[in-house]
Formats: sequence, C-alpha cells, structure tokens
Amino acid sequence: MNAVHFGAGNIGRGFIGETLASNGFDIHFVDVNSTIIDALNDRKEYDIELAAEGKKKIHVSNVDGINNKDNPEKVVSAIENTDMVTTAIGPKILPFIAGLIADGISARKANGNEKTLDVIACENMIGGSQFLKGEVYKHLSDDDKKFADEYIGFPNAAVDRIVPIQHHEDPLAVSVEPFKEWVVDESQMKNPAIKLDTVVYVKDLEPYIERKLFSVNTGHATVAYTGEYLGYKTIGDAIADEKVLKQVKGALKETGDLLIHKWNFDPAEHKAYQDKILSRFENKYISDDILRVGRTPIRKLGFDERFIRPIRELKERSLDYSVLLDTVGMILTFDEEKDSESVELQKMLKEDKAIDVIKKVTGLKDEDLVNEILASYEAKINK
Ligand SMILES: NC(=O)c1ccc[n+]([C@@H]2O[C@H](COP(=O)([O-])OP(=O)(O)OC[C@H]3O[C@@H](n4cnc5c(N)ncnc54)[C@H](O)[C@@H]3O)[C@@H](O)[C@H]2O)c1
Ligand SMILES: O=P(O)(O)OC[C@@H](O)[C@@H](O)[C@H](O)[C@H](O)CO
Repeated sequence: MNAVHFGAGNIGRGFIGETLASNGFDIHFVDVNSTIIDALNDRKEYDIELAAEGKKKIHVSNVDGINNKDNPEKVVSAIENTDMVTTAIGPKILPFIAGLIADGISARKANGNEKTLDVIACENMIGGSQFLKGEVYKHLSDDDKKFADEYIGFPNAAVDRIVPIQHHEDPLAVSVEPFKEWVVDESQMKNPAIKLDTVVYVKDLEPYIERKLFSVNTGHATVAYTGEYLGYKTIGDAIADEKVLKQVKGALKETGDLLIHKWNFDPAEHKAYQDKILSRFENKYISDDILRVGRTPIRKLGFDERFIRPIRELKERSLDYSVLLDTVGMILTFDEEKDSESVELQKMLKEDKAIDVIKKVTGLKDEDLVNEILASYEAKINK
C-alpha cells in the first residue's frame, strides 16, 4: 500500500510519516521545499529521534518526494493510484493544494479507479478534512463531485505530538516528543477497512478535537504569548517562570470547565490530561521557540480557534473566562518580524482603530465581548 502525504515538515516527517511507515505504507511526500524533497529522493529513508532519556531512534524507509511546484502532474498521478492521502501543511495552505487533490480524484474517475479513498487533514483546526473537502469540491465538475461523494472520504482528525523547528545538519532528521495521539472520525471514512495501528478511530471527533485544541493548543499558546510578553524566547524558559505557569494553569482551568461542562469529561481524568500537557511543555529534551508556537496570531485569534471559541462558549454558560481574555490582550501585542501575520496584525493596529481590528480578526459580533478584549489589550499596552 502507499500513501500521498502533503507537507514533509515537522509533524509530517515526525509523526504522520512514522505512523504510515510502521503500518507498512510506502510514502510519497509532497512539498515545495526542494532541499527536503531532493534528500528524500536521494536517500529514501530518514530517522526520527525521541526527545527523551536515551534518545531512541525510529527509522523510516520506503519514502520519496514530489515537488508540487515543479511536478504537479506527478502528484496527480500519485493520487490516482494511492490508498490514502494525508496532509500536515498548515490550515491556510489547504486551499492551495486542493486543486491537485481534485485533479487526482478526476483522474481516478477517468481511469475507472473505484477503490475508496480517505483524505485526512492532520491540521490543528476544527473540521480540517471537511474544510479541505469544500476546497477540493470547488475544483470538481458535477460528475466528478458525484464520483467523489461515492468513493472519496474526508474524515476529520486530531493529531497531537510536539515537534519543534529542527536544527540539524541532516535536513530530514527530526526530533519529536515521545507522546503521540492521532484520532480519526470513523463515521466520515469511505474506506474503514484501512485502520492504522496506533491511530484511534471514533464515531464523533468533536469532543476529541476540542479537548486537544482547547487544552494542548490553548495552553501552548498561552505559554507562548505570556512568555513573549515577559521577554522570553523559548517555551521551556517561559514556563519555568511562575507567572507564566500560573497563567497557563488559569487558562487550562477555564477551558477545562468548558470541556467538562460541554462533553461530560470526568474531572479527575481531565486534570490528569492537563497535568500531562504541562509536563510535555516542560520537556527539557526539547527546545521549542515561542516564535513557532505563537506563529500566525491572526489565525489563532479566529472565531473558532483556541481562544475566541472557548471564550464565547464560556460566556454563553456564564462561566469565567478572565485568564483567556487577559491572554488575548497579550496576543494582540505579539510583535515578531519573522512572522508575517504578526507584522500584519501590528500594522493593522497602527493604522486602524483597535476595536475594528479586534472585530475583523476575531469575527465577533458581540459588542460587549469586543469591548472586553479592547480593555484587555489596552491594559497590556498601557502597562
Ligand atoms: N509541529 C507540531 O508540533 C504540530 C503538531 C500537531 C499538528 N501540527 C499541525 O501540522 C501542520 C504542519 O505543521 P508543522 O509544524 O509540521 O509545519 P512545518 O512548517 O514544519 O511543515 C509544513 C510543510 O508544508 C510545506 N508547504 C508549505 N506550503 C506548501 C505548499 N503550497 N505545497 C506543498 N508544501 C507546502 C512546507 O515547506 C513545510 O515543509 C499545521 O497545521 C500544524 O498546526 C503541528
Ligand atoms: O501548529 P499551530 O500553529 O496551530 O500551534 C502551535 C503549537 O501549539 C502546535 O504545533 C503544537 O506543538 C501541537 O499542536 C502539539 O500537538
């Protein structure tokens, strides 16, 4: 069996690649990074190192690479014959690869390939694969849409493993934390016969993706933005400061209250899940830049993203969201010249009224909440 995986970056090589390979798949990685693609084609293998005592190595083989910028037709032909498509490319990039996936689906139809296929977006977002489906369908004819409705599934997924930006001489080497969790919505699959060992299949992904995004990612981002505000550069240094630790614990308490209320999670189990997350952020074998974890602050301030959605839903339930609100004030001060969204956000805040920027980036219509965010931001910049 073989898989086409879009995004040969940190999580692509460091988690999705490992899982597909250990399940016996040959992997065609698709990326625009020619250094990585050339190295994959030269060597057809790479190593993953576990960031923990002993630094165990995991060998991944039977891989190659396709540069979708130079050879889009090779991507289409790989999709035409593949058993699975996965992505780990970033939510904003999905629309740019949708056309290639659509062409691959059209080619399957044209060649009478009626083998069912699942396309799984492994991105940090709610409803990632279904979002990708919407983008792919924009490129399909009505007939090809009917074919896709019958044979192509887009099951949503949640993936969890911290993989920082890599600094090795070997462009394929990747160091990852030992923890890993990949959950797929089984009810949206077209080919449920392909079940990957170590992947968890569930009938309803929503509680899992919300638990992940509003615990791991809200927590991580809280460490990043509070840390940046206090002058730190790495997650490890930031979380060692008790002010940052207090902030992340406060944020997790609030999202935990929401998740327990909404999904009936067992409070003791949820507390253990949160404690595990904090210990993962403190992993001394990993150096994770605040710049990476805080990247794309406009995306992270989105209506359904890791801060605004829990705040909205806590407010609806008359539950406390003061720490999340305080953190949103700090996100708006995130000023990193290497992050184009941070540059754009700061430019907007200089040129426009802060209240209008807040409305625009969060999509909020609730005037009271917008004013609360404005007050939180002003408190941060006037300190
Ligand atoms: N790194 C993590 O800890 C982690 C964990 C879970 C989920 N995720 C999610 O996985 C996704 C990828 O994150 P990452 O950390 O691996 O990022 P990354 O930047 O390391 O990898 C993304 C890869 O996509 C490639 N790419 C960008 N534009 C492309 C295009 N148009 N066509 C083909 N390839 C393109 C880049 O060259 C890069 O190799 C994100 O949605 C992220 O939220 C990351
Ligand atoms: O990838 P982002 O930008 O959505 O979030 C940054 C990190 O919080 C994220 O990559 C985590 O490391 C990962 O989600 C852990 O599973």
